[in-house]
Amino acid sequence: MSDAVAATNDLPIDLTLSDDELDAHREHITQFIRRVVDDAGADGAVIGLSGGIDSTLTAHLAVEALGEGAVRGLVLPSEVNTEGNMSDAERVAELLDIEYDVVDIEPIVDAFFEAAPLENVDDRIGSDPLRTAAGNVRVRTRGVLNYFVANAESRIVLGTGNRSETLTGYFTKYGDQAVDCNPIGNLYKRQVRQLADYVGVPQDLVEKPPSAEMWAGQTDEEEMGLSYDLLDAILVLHVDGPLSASATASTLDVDDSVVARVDELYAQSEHKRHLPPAPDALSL
Ligand SMILES: NC(=O)c1ccc[n+]([C@@H]2O[C@H](COP(=O)([O-])OP(=O)(O)OC[C@H]3O[C@@H](n4cnc5c(N)ncnc54)[C@H](O)[C@@H]3O)[C@@H](O)[C@H]2O)c1
Ligand SMILES: Nc1ncnc2c1ncn2[C@@H]1O[C@H](COP(=O)(O)O)[C@@H](O)[C@H]1O
Ligand SMILES: O=P(O)(O)OP(=O)(O)O
Repeated sequence: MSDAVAATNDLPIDLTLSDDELDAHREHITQFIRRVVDDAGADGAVIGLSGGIDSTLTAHLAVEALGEGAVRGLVLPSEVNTEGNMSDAERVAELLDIEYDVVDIEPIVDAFFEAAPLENVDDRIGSDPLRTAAGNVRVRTRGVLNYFVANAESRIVLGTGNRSETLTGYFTKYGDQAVDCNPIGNLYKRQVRQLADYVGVPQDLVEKPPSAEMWAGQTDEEEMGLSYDLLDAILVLHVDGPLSASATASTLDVDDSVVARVDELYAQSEHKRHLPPAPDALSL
């Protein structure tokens, strides 16, 4: 493991995987990708590349699973994406030697803004709820494009969600999680970084601060209000694990309110982890 990944964890719980465990995850995930593509009778996969660690690792593993000829990348900049992140996304596609296209989504997003029956949009765009709503339009626009290409070319859409995002609902409903599978969905964020490092993802991408880039300057950790290492520890000990909220807080030497915040994220996002509910069938 690189020093950069090792150095970040100063918590009393260590999620670090051994090399044998990393090999096992790598094999398990690549088998999973092959099986999903085979079961769908598809010819390959499409993946949105953002220059972030989740899509970069997923793309690496997809190429290992399917070969570079079967993976197609889509780099879909909007006006809030930085040039650095978009050129990182292109660099990933080039390093992996996969076919990719760059499509500016802003004209599509503009069309939604013009069509939406909302008042004073321009005055309200800088603050919530419109800021998040607008960001979600960008995210969902990418989902539509991913599926357009997948349908037209007999591919599946690879998702890039990890377990930390799933458990906190840190994704856009029917947006970045409008996908056919999540190959890295059983890894906590820290383990994503570790596996990425292990399979040879460039160091600058392993160390890059995670960002949904739904608005300029957004970072995951600032929006969620805690670091991924702390979040992962609370998820492992408490949400996925057996410890009570108070035992988790004292084990991690954090205030009870931090664990309560994670409980709240988990509870509020329950609806995102299920198919849309309907009333029970009535027998009349
Ligand atoms: N991976 C990433 O880094 C990433 C990517 C995209 C979005 N995000 C984050 O995800 C969040 C997306 O915003 P959001 O969660 O407000 O939008 P969302 O559209 O994903 O979810 C909110 C919507 O869910 C529905 N809903 C809410 N409560 C419900 C309930 N109890 N039952 C059924 N439906 C319910 C409503 O339609 C509501 O408008 C933001 O914080 C954004 O930054 C993160
Ligand atoms: N600009 C983007 N181009 C293509 N795909 C993208 C872009 N931004 C995000 N994505 C995809 O969505 C997921 C989740 O994104 P976050 O940056 O974590 O919000 C990402 O892994 C890409 O697959
Ligand atoms: O989903 P990605 O690839 O954009 O990674 P991150 O969430 O770390 O920015």
